[in-house]
Amino acid sequence: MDIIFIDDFRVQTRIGIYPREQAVSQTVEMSLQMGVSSTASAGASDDIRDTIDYAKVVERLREDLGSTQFGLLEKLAEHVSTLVLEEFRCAWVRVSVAKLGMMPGVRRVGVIIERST
Ligand SMILES: Nc1nc2c(c(=O)[nH]1)N=C([C@H](O)[C@@H](O)CO)CN2
Repeated sequence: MDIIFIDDFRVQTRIGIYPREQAVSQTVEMSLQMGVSSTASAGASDDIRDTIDYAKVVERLREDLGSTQFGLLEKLAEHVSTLVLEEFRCAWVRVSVAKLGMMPGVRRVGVIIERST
């Protein structure tokens, strides 16, 4: 299996269990690893149509997460993994979502999940 990845993608979304978090968007840092059986065909053809266009994934997620609202990071990660598996041609995905600076002395908190078709 080969992997196409997006690291430390910062996106604005409404996420959190507290009313103050539900009122406004906050920055979430997201990393994705998308497993494909092989990138060899794109490596041979040099054609973007033969692979997952990571720019399209970022664009789609930015658009989607601009209008969603979830309580838990677990739910957000599940939503993202379902979208990626259904809309892009990958068989496996690892999604990491993190909030920044939520607590004194802690840089990032978050979840990492792996899902497959
Ligand atoms: N496992 C989780 N724990 C917590 C979450 C979460 O999404 N998953 N969220 C919160 C609050 O929204 C937090 O971000 C506010 O500091 C607390 N714990």
